[in-house]
Amino acid sequence: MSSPSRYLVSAPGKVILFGEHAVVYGKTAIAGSLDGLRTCMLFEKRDDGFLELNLPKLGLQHPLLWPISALPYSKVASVSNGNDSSQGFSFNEELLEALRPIVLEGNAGNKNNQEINELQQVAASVFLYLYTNLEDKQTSWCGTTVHVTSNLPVGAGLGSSAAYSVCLATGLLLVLGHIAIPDYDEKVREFNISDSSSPTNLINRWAFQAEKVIHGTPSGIDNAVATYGGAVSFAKGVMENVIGFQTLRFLLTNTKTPRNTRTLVANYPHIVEPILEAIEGISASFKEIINSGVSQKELNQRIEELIDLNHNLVNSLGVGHPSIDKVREITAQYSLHSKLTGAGGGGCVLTLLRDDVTNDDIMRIKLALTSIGFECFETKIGGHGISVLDASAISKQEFLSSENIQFSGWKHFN
Ligand SMILES: Nc1ncnc2c1ncn2[C@@H]1O[C@H](COP(=O)(O)OP(=O)(O)O)[C@@H](O)[C@H]1O
Ligand SMILES: C[C@@](O)(CCOP(=O)(O)O)CC(=O)O
Ligand SMILES: [Mg+2]
Repeated sequence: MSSPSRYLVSAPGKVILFGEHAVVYGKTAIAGSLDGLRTCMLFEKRDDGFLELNLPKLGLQHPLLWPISALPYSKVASVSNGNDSSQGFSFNEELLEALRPIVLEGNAGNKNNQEINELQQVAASVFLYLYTNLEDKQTSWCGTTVHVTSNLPVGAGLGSSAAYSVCLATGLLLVLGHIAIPDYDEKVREFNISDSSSPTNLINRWAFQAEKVIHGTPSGIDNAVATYGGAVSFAKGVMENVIGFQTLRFLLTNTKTPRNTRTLVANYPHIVEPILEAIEGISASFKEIINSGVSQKELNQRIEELIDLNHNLVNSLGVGHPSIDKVREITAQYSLHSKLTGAGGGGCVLTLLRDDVTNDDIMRIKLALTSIGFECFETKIGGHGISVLDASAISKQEFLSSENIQFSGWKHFN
């Protein structure tokens, strides 16, 4: 059977319920995938030896284009064949440095002289970093074009960088022949993160490298949630499923205050271990109560206490913002509790919607928030992670015009 000439891949955003920032220092955090908020990529076969990347979501109106032959392969010691976990997984600063001028050359053919900004350069670096590492001379693809669409806000704390990284890692592993489209229509929610032969683990590990290009020092929670999906507790690369999330409803408010995770994680005034330990205690308490059998009312009350505690602790690390305080103030008028989620500094705020909150009140809250320029989402937590599709029959136009990526036949790695 001939290999596909197009692949479609899709990865979800994430929401961190408890433990952001502390998880960078090895503490436990709790997070889940965002079912309805996903990044999607179409990988199209080329035969002219070029790589093309389209980044409309970052405001880049024209494609970036590089000849494959321009990539600095000499900086990659050996190409990982996916079976040897000792190869290819330590971060290659030298390669990233060598890619800097090459990234800019991708803009050379652009006729309207639009310069590529820092964020666009980072996104392009991720693509070339992964391609250079994963290039396999055996591939039948002599070049690829990548189209990206997403309904995830970028730079808002919902893990758009991880969804982008996971999609790129998956697409390139498929295109370059390291993995194949799986047969599974449904994912079995079990993972053994140390099994080096598992395609999912391979995707997760390369996505982690990609997140390093974007964040500098990621904890790995975002790429893990985007890869495996579901709702998990995570510490130092080890994950466990957390059940019971499906009983909880949340409102996400995007304050639209731009921020950048790399800067936020690099700028704590000083890290105070007791604060991190207290945050870890919050994740532990959540795991204890979520399945303790307490009444829904008590569960909600206890979670609200944890939300306030967690918010105040991360706030003391200096990653708050007046726009986040505003959301907390408005939701508090309806006796609801909110916290920053993700890196903070603006971005998104998470509010627990208790069962006793009426739909009318939810409508009023949303109105109050949207009337000052914020955007609200109600979304389910815990859907599929990375999903892939043989897209040979899907045209670029069909892909780009499909807002909610409603294609059927998605496959999942187990
Ligand atoms: N759809 C996308 N297209 C291109 N790059 C993206 C996309 N989504 C995310 N990125 C990359 O991720 C960066 C944002 O990551 P980050 O600051 O971690 O915010 P977050 O992960 O909270 O959205 C962007 O600057 C860009 O490099
Ligand atoms: C602050 C942090 O805990 C989460 C960052 O998430 P986001 O990029 O803001 O979606 C960093 C990390 O875990 O790598
Ligand atoms: Mg991020």
